[in-house]
Amino acid sequence: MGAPSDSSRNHVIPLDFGSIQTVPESHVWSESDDEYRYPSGVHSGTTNSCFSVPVIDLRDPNAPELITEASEKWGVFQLTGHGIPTELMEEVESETQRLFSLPVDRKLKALRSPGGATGYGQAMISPFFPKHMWHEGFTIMGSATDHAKQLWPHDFEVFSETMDDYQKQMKAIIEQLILIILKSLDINSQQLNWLKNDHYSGHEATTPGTALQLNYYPPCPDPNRAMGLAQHTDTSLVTILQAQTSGLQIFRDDVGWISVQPVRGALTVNLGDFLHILSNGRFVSVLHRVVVNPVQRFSVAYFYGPPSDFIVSPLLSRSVGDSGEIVARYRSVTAKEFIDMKAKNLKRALSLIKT
Ligand SMILES: O=C(O)CCC(=O)C(=O)O
Ligand SMILES: [Fe+2]
Repeated sequence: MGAPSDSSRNHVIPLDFGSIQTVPESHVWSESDDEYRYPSGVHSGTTNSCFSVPVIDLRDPNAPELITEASEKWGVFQLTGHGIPTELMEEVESETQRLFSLPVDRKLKALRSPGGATGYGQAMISPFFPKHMWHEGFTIMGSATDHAKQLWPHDFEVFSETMDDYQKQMKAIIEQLILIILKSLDINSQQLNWLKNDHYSGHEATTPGTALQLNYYPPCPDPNRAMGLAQHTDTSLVTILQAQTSGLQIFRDDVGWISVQPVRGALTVNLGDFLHILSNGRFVSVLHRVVVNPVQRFSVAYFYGPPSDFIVSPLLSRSVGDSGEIVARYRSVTAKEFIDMKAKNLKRALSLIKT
């Protein structure tokens, strides 16, 4: 993958999708872009429809085993029985739609600054790819109130309360999932003492890194030539995604691209790079992308990672080889160091910390 050019690095503003009838050259992903479209060594974009991502009911007594199995084999599963009220999920979706339906000049009031992390803009991974994506994004870290005031100065409460409530609920469910996953690794949750710490001081050392990412994929006149969100893994421990429309695809080395078909009321749980490192490679950090449709699509992703100065390294109780030796596949890095590596190197970041 070539180095991103400075001009694309600074390019934050999405295309005004509402005003165009055809896919402009800047957004056409052709065969010459295949090295960016497919994982190395795979030259087919076809999806395999014989496989589907596991669906797990959190109320199932076997849920912990099923989650562990899915984490090892897939790095992704769909979760039902999670207890998030349907009304809240619907409200988050409709507030997301309301945001992206705003006129361009209003969305630009909350534009992400070049090098910034939050607000309205193109996908953060855009600079690593030669073509632009068929996508608008909005990133929220912490409370949504400031951004809501930029967008709706006199009417910000519904958006901010909905997003804040959703983030609280996502955090609780992710912490529950992480505890289940750590148990399967025989990891004492004391090793991650910031987890389930109800007395956050607000200090970075004890506060998990979280973000809420709202995504909009406008209706596309020529979906086969455009890319919604290019392939990537998430820089998180766990990501929870909600979307009512198909488009998300995940990659399995032994199968290829597999579409994630929306299951009513389910949340999609993706494992990210940090859990892959902590588990010494046992859990898959799932490669995924979004293809576009003739119809519009919205998604909401909640990312959960360790505090920025937490030292991420393989937790080794299960990394003992047959002859008893311990082989750590990754060296230690702080969460912040890894996030910076990912921002500079994207898919090469994991290989940079391989032992
Ligand atoms: O839109 C989706 O389904 C996936 C979004 C995603 O992968 C992300 O925001 O990192
Ligand atoms: Fe993602």
